[in-house]
Formats: sequence, C-alpha cells, structure tokens
Amino acid sequence: MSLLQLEDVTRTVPIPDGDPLTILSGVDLTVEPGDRVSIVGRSGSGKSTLLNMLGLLDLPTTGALRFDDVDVRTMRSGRRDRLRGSDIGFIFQQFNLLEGRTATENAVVPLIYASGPSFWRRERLAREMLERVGLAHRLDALPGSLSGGEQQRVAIARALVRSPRLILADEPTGALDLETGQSVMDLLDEIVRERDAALVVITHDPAIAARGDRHFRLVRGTLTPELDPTAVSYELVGSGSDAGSDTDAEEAS
Ligand SMILES: Nc1ncnc2c1ncn2[C@@H]1O[C@H](COP(=O)(O)OP(=O)(O)OP(=O)(O)O)[C@@H](O)[C@H]1O
Repeated sequence: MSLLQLEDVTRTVPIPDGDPLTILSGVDLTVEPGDRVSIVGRSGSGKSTLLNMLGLLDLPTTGALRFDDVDVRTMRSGRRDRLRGSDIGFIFQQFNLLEGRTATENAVVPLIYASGPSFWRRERLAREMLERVGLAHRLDALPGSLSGGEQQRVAIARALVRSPRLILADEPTGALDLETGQSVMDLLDEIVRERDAALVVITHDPAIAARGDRHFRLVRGTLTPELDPTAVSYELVGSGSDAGSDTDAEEAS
C-alpha cells in the first residue's frame, strides 16, 4: 500500500475571458513510507500547486490522488482536513512562527486540534519534540530571540509533533546560510528516518535535492525523474526574476 499516489494528475484553473490555464499535467508520483523525495523546479513551474495537492489542500482537475489508497476526491472536506492535521506536516522557507509566543507555545499548536492523549499531553509532547531538535534550553524563548536555524528547528518540532507520516518541506533551507541549512537538513533526515515517515522536499538547491533518495524535476507542470540531481543547472532551477518564469501563462502573455 502506498502512502500517497498521484496518477496522471492535471490541474487547470479558469482564466476570465480565456482558455483554462494548465498548471500541472500528466503528473505521476508515488510516495511510500520512508521515502525521501526531492523535487526541483524553477519559479512558476507549478511547485506550489503540486505541494498544495500533495498536502491535500487542492484536488486534481483530472487524474487520481490517493492517500492510503483512498481516493481523496471522494472524501468529505472535513475528513481531508483531519487527515491533513494528523498525518501531514508542513515546513516552509519562512518559518511562520507566531511572534510573541514561546517556542513551546508554537510547537504545541498542531496538538490543539488533536484528541485523546495527544491533546491532554500536548505540552509535554511539544517540549519533548523541542528537546529532540536540540532546543531544550530555549523552550521559553520567543522567535525574535532565536537564530534562523533555531527558528526552523521550532518549525520542524511543530511539523513533527503529531508524528505525521508525510512531511512536506517547501524550500526548508531557503532562509538559512549553507552550514545552518545543512545541519537543519541533517536533523530533518534523522527524525524522518527514526519515524519511518516520508519526506518530500521542494527546492531550488541542487545540493539539498541530492540528499533525497528519489529525485524529480518539474518543468512547465510536468514531473520527470532526475537521475543526477547534482547536474541540474542553475538555469533550470534558478528562482526569481533573472531565471524567468516557466508557464504557459508567461508564454502566452
Ligand atoms: N489560480 C490561479 N490563477 C491563475 N494562474 C495561476 C493560479 N495559480 C497558479 N497560477 C499560475 O501558474 C503558475 C504556477 O504557479 P505555482 O505557484 O504553482 O508556481 P511555483 O513553481 O510555486 O512558483 P514560485 O517558485 O515562483 O512560487 C504560475 O505562473 C502562476 O501564476
């Protein structure tokens, strides 16, 4: 049984007074427990759209999206939301921590929506997770007093505190220097391995992509296997205005 499966997925969005815009097409991806998948793609290639789908935030326009072999499109939105809360953890480039709340208060947030022991033991679970990411001495620190690497560790603790089976990381080292980024990735890899969770990392950085076990690139909404992620040129994965965009929308305009 696979954890997550996309089969021939297309995502189109309506354009006022125009043909629908195709953002993803023919995407096939299977993620198994313990998998470490990396996806590179330049600005506008459809990464956020794909991430939203992997995180069950958006549904395919056509094609199949299955979680635990259950067609996500047949689920009521409440069930999808609960599944996302309990089984999927998100890590972003900008750590998205609540300012004015301590590290522990930030890490506890996902457990506020849990039930049973996870809810009753939430403070302890949050503290244990922060200890696991090396922040035992900063439990009461506010985000503003933490370094970038420490803030990302709080965000990792928050993402993992419910023991999700799938972790989605969107440019997790994008706001960190090289060395801090590597140590954050080391930690993430370690914890993911310990828990046999699956990790999908979306990144512009070939060095981060190379850490995965299976590599893909997203070009104009099409996902293809990448055999040698270290050989991906900057031009392909580059971000920002110098790299240009990658969509039909840009081409059409
Ligand atoms: N609802 C929408 N309506 C119109 N265009 C959209 C919509 N959603 C996405 N797009 C376009 O589809 C393309 C892919 O979007 P997406 O946000 O997935 O790209 P991305 O690879 O995450 O880009 P970036 O790295 O710059 O964030 C972009 O050109 C975007 O403008």
